Amino acid sequence: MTTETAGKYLFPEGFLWGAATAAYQIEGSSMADGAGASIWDRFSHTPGNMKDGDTGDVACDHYKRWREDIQLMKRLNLQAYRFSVSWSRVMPEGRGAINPKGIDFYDRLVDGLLEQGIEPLCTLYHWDLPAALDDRGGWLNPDIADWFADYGQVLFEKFKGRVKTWGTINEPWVIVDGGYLHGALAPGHRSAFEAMIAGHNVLRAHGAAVKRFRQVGEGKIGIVLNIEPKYPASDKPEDEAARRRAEAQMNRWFLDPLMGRGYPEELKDVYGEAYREFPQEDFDLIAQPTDWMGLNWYTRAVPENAPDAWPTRSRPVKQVQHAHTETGWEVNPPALTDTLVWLHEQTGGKLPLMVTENGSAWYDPPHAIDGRIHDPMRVEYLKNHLKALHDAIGKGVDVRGYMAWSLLDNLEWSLGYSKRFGITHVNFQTQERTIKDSGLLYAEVIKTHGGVL
Ligand SMILES: OC[C@H]1ONC[C@@H](O)[C@@H]1O
Repeated sequence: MTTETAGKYLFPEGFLWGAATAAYQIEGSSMADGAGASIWDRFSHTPGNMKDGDTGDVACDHYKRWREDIQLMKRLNLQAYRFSVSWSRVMPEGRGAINPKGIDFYDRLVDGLLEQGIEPLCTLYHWDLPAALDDRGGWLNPDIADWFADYGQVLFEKFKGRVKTWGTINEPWVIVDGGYLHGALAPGHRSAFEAMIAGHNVLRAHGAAVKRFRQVGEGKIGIVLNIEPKYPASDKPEDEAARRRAEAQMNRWFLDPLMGRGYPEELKDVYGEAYREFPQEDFDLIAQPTDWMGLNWYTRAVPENAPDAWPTRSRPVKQVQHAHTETGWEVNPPALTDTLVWLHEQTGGKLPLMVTENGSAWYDPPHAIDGRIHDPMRVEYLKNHLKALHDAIGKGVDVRGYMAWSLLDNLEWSLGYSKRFGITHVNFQTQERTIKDSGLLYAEVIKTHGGVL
């Protein structure tokens, strides 16, 4: 803290401070105790898909170390913990039979969190589709909306009264753009025709789960979107048009239908003959009212017109004047403020928001040195983005909480363990956890409600 900012960044009473993870990225033991395979078991074991041939077979061994990790959350002063459930651990075939040992893992985790006064925020789906459902077409099969609602019902009923805040789907855009358009993520398809269909079914599944939650659930439910604001590379008309195409394909593709506006006009231009019309009843299902919306935010982009760039005909221009993280993302905290103001407007200012992921990957050593991990770049990123979040609240945006990505260094999907986002370091040789300087700062931020910023 510097004297002139003392107390300037106090957060509202009741603001919820936590950290986030996802099942396949931290749990390991993905096939243990009757669990079924997910598309990430298949994808990570397919040679060539994963940096260094990494898989989630062990990850952070959280499936076995979850008690130790709850103690870690206490040391970080966390008030909440955002995690996801592995669908195929709970329902090995994705439909029908429940695996008792699979759901027991989450039962013990939720009770363990509650015993420590940590609020569980549960995401139903964070990318690890049961392989058995992928064999039936997965997100390309319209039946998946019912399969997903049935899966949601199992959890809504099991955790009624204990889990009060639910997220249906994490980052529809990444699921579809990564898994069906560019093939960089599971299930590794590359088709604009499939992307339109998968994206629509992801949205339908969200709507079906919300509808089922209203019948059998208790608490609040919403979706989690990744939004990356697009700023034009110049004031040339072709760059603004490129910006709009990029914004439509990433930020509006899913937001607009959820808000009852249908797909953005520019999507026809982006996908051409692959663009599909769908029946109004689908859009009515998709636009089910929800109770909150999660924003996963990392960086911005500055697109220019690029006729050869598929499918948006736009390409981001590297902003060399700013720092970039290990994932090549520009550090630009004010853009977070802009996004929160934009999202507040786009959702009519009525939907409570939560920053459900925010963080940064920097080089950290493979093991602690003198019991410490000094991560000054992550400390700076965390401080400046919390200040930017505070600025958005000051502009009237209703943000209820912040979940740091991530509690632990973990499997960064096809980038493997090479990118470390954790506020806690994991030595993947020994599984030893060490709270990084950024984690120590975050614990202080929580204790002082931001006063330390
Ligand atoms: O890339 C950083 C994070 O972005 N949001 C989804 C997470 O699973 C991922 O690790």
